[in-house]
Amino acid sequence: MKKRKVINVEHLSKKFHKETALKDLNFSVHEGEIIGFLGPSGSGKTTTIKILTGQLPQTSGKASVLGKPTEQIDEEIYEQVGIVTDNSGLYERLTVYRNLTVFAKLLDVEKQRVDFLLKKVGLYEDKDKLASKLSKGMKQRLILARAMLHEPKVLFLDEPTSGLDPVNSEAIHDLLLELKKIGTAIFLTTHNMEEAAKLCDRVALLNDGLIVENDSPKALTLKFNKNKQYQVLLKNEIEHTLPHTKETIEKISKWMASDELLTIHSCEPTLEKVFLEVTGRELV
Ligand SMILES: Nc1ncnc2c1ncn2[C@@H]1O[C@H](COP(=O)(O)OP(=O)(O)OP(=O)(O)O)[C@@H](O)[C@H]1O
Repeated sequence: MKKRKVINVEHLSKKFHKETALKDLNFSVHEGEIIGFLGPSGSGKTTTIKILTGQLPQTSGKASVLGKPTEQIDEEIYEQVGIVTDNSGLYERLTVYRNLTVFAKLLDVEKQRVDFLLKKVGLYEDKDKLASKLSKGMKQRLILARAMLHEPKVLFLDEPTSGLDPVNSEAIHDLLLELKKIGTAIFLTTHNMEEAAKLCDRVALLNDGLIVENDSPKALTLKFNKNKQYQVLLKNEIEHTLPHTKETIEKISKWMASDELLTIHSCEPTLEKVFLEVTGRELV
């Protein structure tokens, strides 16, 4: 079955006074797809989310979410869209639990899902705490749970796991993959290469408001794998980094035949290295 396009962006640009934040962005996202926007600070990631969620008008170009042009996006779309940005306010004077049940009622979501999500994001034990008393990471997890409450068709996440510890990040990743399975399209921004490589079907590398590459993490690392090399560890604990040549293949065959080989890896560049190669800039 053909997957529905849920985000479509054509020639999108954004200027703030004289400064151009986004230049001619073009991309689309289908249901069940996770796309990651990767770029250094100031490259335009948050601006893209703000335009796509109707919080900021574009200067030129077209964009639509669930078929609705961004200029026409209003509260109604939030029944089908989840958003997590650093300005996604919580009700500070309500408990963790009430923060979710208020929305659950509005969105016609059963209480069981509130419990399920609180357990998943590791906040079940803290459900009676006031939101104002939570740590930054706890607040972030609560905002994430709230955005996932109604199993949105599209989920926008600005740096979803920044500042979270590995266990909580992993739990969030699991939740995102579960939503993907039921068809949610996820647009996330991140500085975290491992996160992008693990979660994203596609990553768009953003530099100075331009998408310079847009492909699967695997395809990108293979495309930029110019100096093909193998890393070999022998049983005598000697490590070799060898070029991709006929001689290397003969050597490896010999080690295998004499049972001397312990591990072998090909050395594709990381997404971080790809980014550096494409833009000449570090990601952070
Ligand atoms: N409200 C605004 N007024 C003026 N300039 C802005 C405004 N919002 C963003 N910009 C500029 O637009 C550019 C892109 O900013 P944006 O916040 O989208 O970057 P980002 O990639 O999300 O960065 P970070 O990773 O630090 O969050 C920056 O140069 C920023 O200074």
